Amino acid sequence: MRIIEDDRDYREFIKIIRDRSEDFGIDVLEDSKIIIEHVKKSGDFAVELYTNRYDRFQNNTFKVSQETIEEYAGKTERSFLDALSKSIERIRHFHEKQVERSWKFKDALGVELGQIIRPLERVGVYVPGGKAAYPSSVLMNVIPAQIAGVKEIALCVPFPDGQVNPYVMAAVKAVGVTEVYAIGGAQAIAAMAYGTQTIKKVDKIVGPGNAYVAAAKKMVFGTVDIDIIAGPSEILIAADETAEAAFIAADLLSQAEHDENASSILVTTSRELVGKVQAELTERIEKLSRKEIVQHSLENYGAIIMAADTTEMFDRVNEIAPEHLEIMTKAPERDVELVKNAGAVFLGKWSAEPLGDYSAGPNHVLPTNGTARFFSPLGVYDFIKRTSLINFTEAGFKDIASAVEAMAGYEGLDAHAESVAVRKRALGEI
Ligand SMILES: NC(=O)c1ccc[n+]([C@@H]2O[C@H](COP(=O)([O-])OP(=O)(O)OC[C@H]3O[C@@H](n4cnc5c(N)ncnc54)[C@H](O)[C@@H]3O)[C@@H](O)[C@H]2O)c1
Ligand SMILES: N[C@H](CO)Cc1c[nH]c[nH+]1
Ligand SMILES: [Zn+2]
Repeated sequence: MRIIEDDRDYREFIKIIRDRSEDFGIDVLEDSKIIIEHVKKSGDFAVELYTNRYDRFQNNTFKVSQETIEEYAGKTERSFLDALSKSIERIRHFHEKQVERSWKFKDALGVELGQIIRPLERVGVYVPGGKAAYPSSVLMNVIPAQIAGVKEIALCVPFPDGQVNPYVMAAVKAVGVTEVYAIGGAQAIAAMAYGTQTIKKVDKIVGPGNAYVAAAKKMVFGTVDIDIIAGPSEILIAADETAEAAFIAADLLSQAEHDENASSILVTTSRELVGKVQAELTERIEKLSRKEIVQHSLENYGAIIMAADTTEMFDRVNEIAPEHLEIMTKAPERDVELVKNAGAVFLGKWSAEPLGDYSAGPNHVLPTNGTARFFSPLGVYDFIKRTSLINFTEAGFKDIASAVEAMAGYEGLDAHAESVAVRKRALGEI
């Protein structure tokens, strides 16, 4: 891992990590566009064609039967199902706190104003099924939608060579999703966005995926809503001399193993800690099954950044705006006040980032690549919409009628003004 001591190296590093996931590449963009257009025009026929081409899977239907879900789920161990239940319980509990209720108020003239909250009607969840298959991502995408009150959830997961990860199917069964399609890539996104003979179109598509999936999601945005595009995983640990090097190294490696493009960063005020963390990393990397991926990500997108003091440490944190931020300082509960931008913050040495990936409760779909400056974690609020409520009394109307007429006049919109004037005349005011 590079060590960054001065501002010039720091600026160069920021550019490197920002560039790593912003571009899909022209081939991916073109291919995704062609697939989307084809599915839009030819429906199931095109979905089957691309499923056959990229997943080498042909069937008389891509709708997954309940028996198939049960069959795969039945292959998983009791210990996995117990862990799954524990995670589901905690994720539900956390997300229930996010529920927003409709509200309204009445002013002195009896005018009622408010906001009506309604769930989205139908949502599509994409579950990746190529190289990385995460049952935890099924929970994180489905549970908030269910808590929001979404009635219909369609789930697409590719079956490469006709097979799917049994743990993913056990998670699907555990959360009670029954509408499942064995399709992936841009064809799955297009099928959910535009509908086909088999799949009814959805209102919103959520869930991570590879470059084809992400590019397709961006392209169908507007026809449907989409969630944040979560890029390669990131962790930033802000630590001082009191932190434990072994914990820091273990947590940096936890995100580095996700992806060659993952980014693991330590920002510290302690030189002594740097040596200890480096030694721990060297020893621990050797034992990892995904050693090559980890080495690639640490060499290219990893860094130890030296900070002069706590203020500089959190200036760096806020500029990088990491997906996951761990604070391992003398007073993490005080220092969290300095955090402006981060997807999720983990305080103190017992709040290991992987707790948040699986079972703590908060969502693990988080903004990456600096987008924590303006995006939030996936949550119940992503599956609702708000409608404004306006209910005027005669007295309330009289109170603002002239102001509205004047505004309409200044905007040159006669018909707007007349909508008020016709009522004023009915009241005998003109
Ligand atoms: N951020 C998160 O929370 C999170 C969680 C899980 C996975 N992920 C990410 O999701 C991604 C999963 O990718 P994956 O590939 O394993 O699964 P995937 O399901 O996203 O992609 C597989 C599909 O890609 C399509 N495809 C493959 N090659 C193609 C080609 N040449 N042309 C057109 N389409 C093609 C196929 O249709 C296939 O079904 C990884 O990058 C992983 O890091 C992120
Ligand atoms: N850390 C990932 C998001 O960056 C989520 C995940 C799933 N499984 C393990 N981890
Ligand atoms: Zn993870």
